[in-house]
Amino acid sequence: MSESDDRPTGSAQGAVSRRGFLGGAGGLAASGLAVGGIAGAAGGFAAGYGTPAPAAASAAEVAHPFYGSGHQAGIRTEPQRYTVFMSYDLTTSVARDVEVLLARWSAAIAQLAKGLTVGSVEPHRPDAVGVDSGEALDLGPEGLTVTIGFGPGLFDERYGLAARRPRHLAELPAMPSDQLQPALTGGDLSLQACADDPQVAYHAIRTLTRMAKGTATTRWTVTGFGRASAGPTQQTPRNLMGFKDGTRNIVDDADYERWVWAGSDDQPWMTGGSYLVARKIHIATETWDTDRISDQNAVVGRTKVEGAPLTGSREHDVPDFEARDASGQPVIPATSHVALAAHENNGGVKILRRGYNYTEGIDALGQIDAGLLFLAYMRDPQQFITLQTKLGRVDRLNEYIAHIGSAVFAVPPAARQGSYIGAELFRS
Ligand SMILES: C=CC1=C(C)c2cc3[nH]c(cc4nc(cc5[nH]c(cc1n2)c(C)c5CCC(=O)O)C(CCC(=O)O)=C4C)c(C)c3C=C
Ligand SMILES: [Fe+2]
Repeated sequence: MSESDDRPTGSAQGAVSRRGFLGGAGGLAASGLAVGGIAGAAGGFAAGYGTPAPAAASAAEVAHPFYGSGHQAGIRTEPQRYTVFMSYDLTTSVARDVEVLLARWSAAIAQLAKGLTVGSVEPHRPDAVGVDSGEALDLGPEGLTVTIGFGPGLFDERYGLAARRPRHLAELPAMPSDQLQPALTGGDLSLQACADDPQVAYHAIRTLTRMAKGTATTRWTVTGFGRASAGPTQQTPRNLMGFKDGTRNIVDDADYERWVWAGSDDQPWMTGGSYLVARKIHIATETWDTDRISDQNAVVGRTKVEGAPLTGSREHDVPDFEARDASGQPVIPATSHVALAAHENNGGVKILRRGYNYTEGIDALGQIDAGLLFLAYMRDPQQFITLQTKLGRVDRLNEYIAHIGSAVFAVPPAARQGSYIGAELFRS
């Protein structure tokens, strides 16, 4: 499977930017596009907008290609600094409407990922409505990726796609400690927009939501402001508990093949795809902040500043879950978060974590409303169920966290040039 779709380009390699583009002629009727066919929908969006900017070497110009023959960007891509995640309900009963939306979304994402607008910001006709809202006009691509997911509802009786349902796609079962709020669960489609500038991620979701009018409505969303996982060349970031998060994550090709990408047992159109489990997890920061440091370290199973396992001294030391202290107790407590979640203690099961911290101000009691948008990719959601069933029962972290939102999506492979995400689903 080609990985080329995950590799970024900069302007030096020919990427183009929104910068310098001032309201091109015409427009891509975001809400009223006249579509002669699916290909027309995609082509109409893809062609002719934006003006190539002079080459610039800035990090803002990093652009991840949208089209490819492998996996969607935003999974193996080194985590960007910000995210906006949105789950949608389909409101149409016509499969072709969904197909047209996916074609239009795909063409628009390809534009946005290059740092281009999706159409005119300031139309020439004074009575015309701008197609692109313009708030990212002076910003570069900023490493934007938008990853599309399909929820179980896409395969219900409405669209005649039941026979092509991804093999492992089903609503997640209730799990121990769940405190899910119905308004924060489920969805027929999902978009995970990630970028190194928050306004670029926001603009992508705003634009794509606008395009969904008449076909899908928003269901739940989380805006994340700090990544809580690291790629191979990145320093491990910290979650809102102050601990390094993402130290032991999937990095090797072999682990991606074994644990992340859909297998040969899945639908042929899912080849190169994956599954996304999204959980909105509230963290009671006020309570956590009163806990003594020795207890915090025991709850996680690692030291706070260095991030070392309690059996080691450096962040990347391999934890020894068999080690005992003088009284015969495990040095890494058996109910610590890492002891329960580690692959050594779960029959080898791993998941790719790609989460973000979030904060949404204060709650009705004046307490900080914050937590972790847990995003994890895997070959089969059963991997998450196995881990969370165990964590939900006895994880010492549960005293401080609550899973309040949840959804699962099949994530199709990348779109080939000139095509769109999910085309093979509708054609097979
Ligand atoms: C079901 C899977 C997981 C949930 C839900 C989850 C929530 C969660 N995790 C942290 C903080 C940390 N997690 C760490 C490691 C870790 N977590 C999971 C899985 C879930 N976490 C795994 C598989 C691992 C790796 C375990 C290992 O192999 O050692 C760590 C340690 C650093 C690291 O390795 O990343 C921290 C810290 C929070 C705060 C949270 C919910 C709010
Ligand atoms: Fe964790």
